[in-house]
Amino acid sequence: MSEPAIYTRGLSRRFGELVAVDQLDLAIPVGTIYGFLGPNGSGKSTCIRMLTGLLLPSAGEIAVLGLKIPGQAEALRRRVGYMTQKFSLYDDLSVRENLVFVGQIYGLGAKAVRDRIRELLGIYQLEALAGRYAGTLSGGQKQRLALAAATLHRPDLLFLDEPTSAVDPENRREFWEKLFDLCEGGTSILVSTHYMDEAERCHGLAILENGVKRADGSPEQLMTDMGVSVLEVAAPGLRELKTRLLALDGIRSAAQLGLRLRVLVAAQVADPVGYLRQYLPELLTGAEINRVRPNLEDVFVSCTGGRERP
Ligand SMILES: Nc1ncnc2c1ncn2[C@@H]1O[C@H](COP(=O)(O)OP(=O)(O)OP(=O)(O)O)[C@@H](O)[C@H]1O
Repeated sequence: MSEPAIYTRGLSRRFGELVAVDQLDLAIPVGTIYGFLGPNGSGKSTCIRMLTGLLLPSAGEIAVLGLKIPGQAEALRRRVGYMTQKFSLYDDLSVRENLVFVGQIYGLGAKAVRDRIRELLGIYQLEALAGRYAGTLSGGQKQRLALAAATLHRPDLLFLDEPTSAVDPENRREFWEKLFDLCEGGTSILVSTHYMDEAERCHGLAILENGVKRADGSPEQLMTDMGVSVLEVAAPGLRELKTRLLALDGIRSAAQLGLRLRVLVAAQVADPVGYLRQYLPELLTGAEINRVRPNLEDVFVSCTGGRERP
C-alpha cells in the first residue's frame, strides 16, 4: 500500500485541563476526499491546525505527505493548501489583488502568477468580479475566491475547515463539484464539516466527539456496520410515544421527522418491530412501523449517543 497522505498515531492536544484532541489515529489514503464530521468544539479545527504544522501537538506522531510534522513543517508549506472557516481574504483588496498577494507569498514569478490567475478566474467563475473588493462579494463568491487562493500553487493536499458553513445549498453543491474536479486531478482533500449530507459525499470519514474519534470508514461501511436497527413509526400522539420509547432499555434514540418518529433500536434486540409492539401496545395500535435503511445521521447519533447534535 502506498504511503498515506495523512498519518497520525496517538495525536493529542490539551489546552490547560481541556483535551481538545484525544489519542487520534488516522491513515488517510492519497487521492481521496476525507471528512471530519463533528459538532462545534469536537476538535476538528485543532486537529487540522496540528496537521498543517500551525499548532504543536501535546503528544503523538504526525506524518503528512511523508513529512514529519512539526519538524518538517516548512517543507510541507508549499505542498498544502489551507482554507479556513473565515476564508482569510483581504476585504480591501480586489479579487485579483488577493490572488496576486497569495502568488507572491509562494514566491511564484510575475508571469506564472498572471497565467495561473487567469486560469483560476475561469475555473471559479470570477472573471467578471476580478476588480471587485473581496469585502463586497457574496458568501458563495468569497468561498470560490478562497478556494482559488488555496489552490493557486497547485497543492498536493488541501485542508478545508468548514468551508461551506456560510453559503447556501446551491453554492455548497457547486463547491463540491469543484472538490471532485480537484480530487480527480490528483489532489487529496481533508474537509471538516458538521453537515451530514456533506460527510456522505466523502470517500472516507471520521466521526469526532469531544476530541475522540468515535468511528471511521466509508459512509457505506459505517452505515452497514452500525450497531442499531432503524425504524420509522407513524402513529398518533408522537410526543408521548417518543418519551415512552426513550424510557425503554433497547431504544438508543427517537427523533421526530414531521409525522413520523425515527427510532434507533439496539442491535441486541432481535425483532425490533415486535419489541416496540410488545412494550407499548396501547400507543401503537394501528401504528405503521417500517424498518428502513440507516443514513449517516443515524450513524452519528448511534456512535455519539446523540448527546450533541450538529
Ligand atoms: N487556543 C485555544 N485555547 C483554549 N481552548 C481552545 C483553543 N482552541 C480550541 N480550543 C478548545 O478546544 C476545543 C475544540 O475546538 P475546535 O475549534 O478544534 O473544535 P471544532 O470541532 O473545530 O469546532 P468549530 O466547528 O466550532 O470550529 C473547544 O472546546 C475549544 O474551545
